[in-house]
Amino acid sequence: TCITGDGSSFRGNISVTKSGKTCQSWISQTPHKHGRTPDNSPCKGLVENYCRNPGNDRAPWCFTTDPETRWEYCNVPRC
Ligand SMILES: O=S(=O)(Nc1cnn(C2CCNCC2)c1)c1cc(Cl)ccc1F
Repeated sequence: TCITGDGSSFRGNISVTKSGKTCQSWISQTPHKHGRTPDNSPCKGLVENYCRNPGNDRAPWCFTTDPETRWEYCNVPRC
């Protein structure tokens, strides 16, 4: 699917960042420890390792599985 605005409502299955890195699962704390979990962010679609915008950022993003890159935006198509 595609996004409008900041993509807060995006619930698609894209799990790769704009630079081609694989997203880290939202329930995982490795390689990146973080506080943005499904438990503390209900109703934000933090499922698997899909790109999401749970915090009113400018676009969907994810933590990446690259230890050197904490998070990155994702290329979600605009409607
Ligand atoms: O562990 S985190 O949840 N990591 C995090 C959360 N959002 N982000 C960025 C996502 C993309 N936009 C900027 C914030 C990083 C986190 C939360 C807070 Cl309040 C402060 C530092 C921090 F580490």
